[in-house]
Amino acid sequence: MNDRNSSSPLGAEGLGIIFLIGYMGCGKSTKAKQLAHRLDCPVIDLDAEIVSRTGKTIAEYFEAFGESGFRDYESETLKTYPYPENCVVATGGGLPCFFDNMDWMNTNGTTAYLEMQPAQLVSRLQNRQKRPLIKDLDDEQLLEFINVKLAERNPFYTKAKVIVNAFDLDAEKLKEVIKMQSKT
Ligand SMILES: Nc1ncnc2c1ncn2[C@@H]1O[C@H](COP(=O)(O)OP(=O)(O)O)[C@@H](O)[C@H]1O
Ligand SMILES: O=C(O)C1=C[C@@H](OP(=O)(O)O)[C@@H](O)[C@H](O)C1
Ligand SMILES: [Mg+2]
Repeated sequence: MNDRNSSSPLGAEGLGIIFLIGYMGCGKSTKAKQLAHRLDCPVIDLDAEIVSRTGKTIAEYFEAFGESGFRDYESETLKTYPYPENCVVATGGGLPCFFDNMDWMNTNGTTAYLEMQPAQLVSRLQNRQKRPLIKDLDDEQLLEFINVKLAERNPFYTKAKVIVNAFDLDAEKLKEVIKMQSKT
């Protein structure tokens, strides 16, 4: 599930741990794989890690322990994962907005916020069954939900070291933006 087999001596071009953050559907899981491939380093998806540790899907975990149980486990997973020196990490969309997770990531690596407009997020979130917070919403309700939630979450997301428009973003451009902006 998590590809930790890379053995490049350079790994992530010495960029350390890169945490991709942003709203559900902005492409964190997809882009993390592409970026790690480009950097020849391991990729870790924290939602996939939770599924692997617990044997439950994210939807089943929410069902069993509620959102607050999920947030506790998510934070523990973030902080206990044995990260290699250089890697790309896809976080869950809510992770930066609970406890001190955002500060922890900023202390331990480079955070990159994949920013995307609400209407674009709706179009990316046509398959919602895996995402318990939005699974029962139609498109109109989802747009309203995203508008409200993004306003709450943006103060956390915008603490990222790197902020990039995620629409039409390819992995090469993401790599260059992270290299440039993380130096400033
Ligand atoms: N560049 C892209 N163009 C179109 N659809 C995409 C693109 N990148 C990802 N998707 C799709 O958007 C959805 C959300 O992507 P995902 O990587 O799971 O986002 P996140 O992890 O941020 O929730 C998925 O259905 C994925 O296949
Ligand atoms: O935004 C959120 O609160 C969540 C995002 C999901 O991850 P993705 O952002 O990868 O969909 C997953 O962690 C869970 O369903 C909760
Ligand atoms: Mg994801």
